[in-house]
Amino acid sequence: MLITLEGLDGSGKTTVWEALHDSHPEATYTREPTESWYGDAVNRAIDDDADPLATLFLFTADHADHLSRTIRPALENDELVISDRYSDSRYAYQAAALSGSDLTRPMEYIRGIHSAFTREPDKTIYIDVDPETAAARSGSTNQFEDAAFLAQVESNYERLIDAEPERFVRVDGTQSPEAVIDSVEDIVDRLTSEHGE
Ligand SMILES: Nc1ncnc2c1ncn2[C@@H]1O[C@H](COP(=O)(O)OP(=O)(O)OP(=O)(O)O)[C@@H](O)[C@H]1O
Ligand SMILES: Cc1cn([C@H]2C[C@H](O)[C@@H](COP(=O)(O)O)O2)c(=O)[nH]c1=O
Repeated sequence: MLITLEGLDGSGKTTVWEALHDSHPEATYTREPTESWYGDAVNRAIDDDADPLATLFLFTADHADHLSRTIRPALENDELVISDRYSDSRYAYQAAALSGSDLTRPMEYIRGIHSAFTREPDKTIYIDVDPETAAARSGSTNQFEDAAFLAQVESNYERLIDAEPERFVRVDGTQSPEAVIDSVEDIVDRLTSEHGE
């Protein structure tokens, strides 16, 4: 089973993902951008404010490598896989970065590229914080960590949730870290017992 954690920068995904290592040590933990040279290239593109279309394709290359090297082998081995960010980050962030470009429907374009090869998550836990809280917590250190940009990203996540409400579980990320971790652990416990893991 593939569970993904999604949300704005600073929503608390990594805090939760790290806590899950203790409560669910049996899972395979992974993330995007990955810790590979593809991930390094993505991080360099973010730091350099690279062209948004070029950045999309670097993120997509990282995702293809992530699928073939980590995600598909672990799922074929019937493992629980928990990823800190995954394809929805691309649909939400790069669609916002490409709004105003020559692409008339950026999110549909990005989803179209992915649909040929990706593996959809079984469940996505969306840690919900407002863009101002997200920008303040993340420290506004890169081009994406800006409240106005994150407001566009948030509205893209809401579109994704509206389109597939059965896949997403929303958790209030403005609660204390302990309460957010408890909520996510309860969700993962329920999903793994339903799935027989
Ligand atoms: N529920 C919370 N309440 C207050 N602060 C929090 C909460 N969860 C995390 N934080 C703090 O917010 C900051 C960002 O948290 P974290 O790295 O987990 O977020 P993230 O969603 O992984 O961010 P990014 O996507 O930018 O990597 C950290 O300083 C963390 O300690
Ligand atoms: C996977 C992915 C990430 N991003 C953005 C979101 C963050 O601002 C950075 C790095 O992610 P991290 O969780 O802070 O390590 O990259 C993106 O724009 N598109 C993506 O697909």
